[in-house]
Amino acid sequence: MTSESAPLIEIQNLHFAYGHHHVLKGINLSVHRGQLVAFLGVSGCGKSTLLHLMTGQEKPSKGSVHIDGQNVHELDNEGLYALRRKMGMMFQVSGLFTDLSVYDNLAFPLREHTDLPERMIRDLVLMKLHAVGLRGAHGLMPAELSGGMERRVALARATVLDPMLIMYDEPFAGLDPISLNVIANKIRNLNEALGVTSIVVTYDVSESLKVVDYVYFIDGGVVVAEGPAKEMLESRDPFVHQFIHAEEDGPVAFHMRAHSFAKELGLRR
Ligand SMILES: Nc1ncnc2c1ncn2[C@@H]1O[C@H](COP(=O)(O)OP(=O)(O)OP(=O)(O)O)[C@@H](O)[C@H]1O
Repeated sequence: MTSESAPLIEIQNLHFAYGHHHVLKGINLSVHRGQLVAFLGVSGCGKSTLLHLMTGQEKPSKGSVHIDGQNVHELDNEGLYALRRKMGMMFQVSGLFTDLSVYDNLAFPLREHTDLPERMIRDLVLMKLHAVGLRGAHGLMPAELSGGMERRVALARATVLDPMLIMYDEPFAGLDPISLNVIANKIRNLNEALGVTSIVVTYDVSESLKVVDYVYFIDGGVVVAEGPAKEMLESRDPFVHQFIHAEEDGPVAFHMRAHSFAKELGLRR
């Protein structure tokens, strides 16, 4: 297999625990270059943890994450830093620096990671803001933005260093339907326009299925179903069906695992 045809991301038998809490119990998945992929699962299933393992913020207890042919957890600090430079990230909480203007929020990573002259930084910042329709907002402070605008600025910032991979953690959370649609379409358009690979981590099934190519469903610390987004809508898999149609009954557990209720109420020993 040539390096271009090899998956950009390859995760094998990935295990991770916070203390005794085993969150990931053998995740296997791969993401091909140019794909827009969603990791779907209920709140608390470990989606954000998986992203933290991919960026090297956490170390697995077993298994591996390869990105662009490199084993993330075998890299030294310098290697990890270089790899992270090629990853753009957008989080649910936009993470914008509240004391910097929109312009400086985008200029910051360029000043930090490149030797580009200010003139060129200015052109790049305005170009990236233009791509999300917010060139006119460059002089505003984050507090002056609506939630949807803030998310778009964060989106522009995630692309500012021309990453090969962009990861979005709950990009749709808390947005009104129009802003939500705008963000979903921007994620799709940026994936094409920038020729990047993108991962969207979300519990928002309906929105993500409209724009992504491929979906991994995560439950109980493993991948329980996967497939092209369009096929998932027709899937008869009980997990996928329950999740997509938001049904109360099915294999997706609503209750966090706990001791017997009777025992906790002191009714039985
Ligand atoms: N730093 C931490 N220390 C201990 N437990 C944690 C920590 N971070 C997350 N967890 C636990 O690990 C599990 C997975 O959390 P994670 O945030 O990865 O889930 P998620 O699927 O991204 O959820 P959400 O969609 O609500 O963000 C949860 O049970 C959570 O309580």
